[in-house]
Amino acid sequence: MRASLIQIGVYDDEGGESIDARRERVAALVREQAGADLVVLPELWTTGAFAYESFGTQAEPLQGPTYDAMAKAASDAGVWLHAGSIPERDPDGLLYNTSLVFSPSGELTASYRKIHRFGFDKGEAVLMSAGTDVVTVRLPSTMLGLATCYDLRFPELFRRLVDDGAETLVIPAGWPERRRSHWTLLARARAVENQSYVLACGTAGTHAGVPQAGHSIVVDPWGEVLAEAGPDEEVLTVEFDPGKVGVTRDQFPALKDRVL
Ligand SMILES: O=C(O)CCC(=O)C(=O)O
Repeated sequence: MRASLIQIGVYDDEGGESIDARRERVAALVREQAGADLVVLPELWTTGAFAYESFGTQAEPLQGPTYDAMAKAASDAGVWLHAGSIPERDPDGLLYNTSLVFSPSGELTASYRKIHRFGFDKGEAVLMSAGTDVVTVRLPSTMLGLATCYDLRFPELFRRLVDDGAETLVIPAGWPERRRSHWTLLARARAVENQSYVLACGTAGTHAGVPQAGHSIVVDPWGEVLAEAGPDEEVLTVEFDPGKVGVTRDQFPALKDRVL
């Protein structure tokens, strides 16, 4: 299986780039990944994850402009596309941090509203509503388990995903550089303890004064790092064998020894 993680740059001045222009640029990057099985984008790449003050004005309905552009990009490229997350405004006016997964024919196959909101008593934690549903997505060769950024710190979500059949954990993020050591450590921990692949796609650049970690990472079910990006915008492409999840779980059956 070939996956491309597109580590998009987000910048305080938008790098001179409007959201519409970034959407077009990212759609073109997705199209360039034709031949991959799965393409992954980061969290809140239209706005930047720390643009709290603009979530309200820049939020979109689920089937808004980002949905339309990404559905088309997935079908143009003929790839499964985890389109990262958008600030979603639901029909009741509530905001969610919502990830979208499209099939190679451009159908929305799944959406996931981030369950653990970041910011403690401010930022996303007060502006966004929390998702409630644990979401897996069946691809031809693996089952995806969806999580977003801060969710990475909550192993109980990943246990639920594994109980639901997940084998490849996909985590779009806008992780800050100042806690990059946690990002790498937690990605590897989630892979080892769940005997699953982890595909964690972050943003590059600096947004709302918060330097982004970049360093998107792909970890195998044994906890080995298969590929890791640098700090800047880049496409991280990796080939991996989904069958290794079953092999690892058979050869070292720690998941079967759970008692809680
Ligand atoms: O947990 C962290 O250190 C970062 C989380 C975060 O930035 C987010 O969820 O947007």
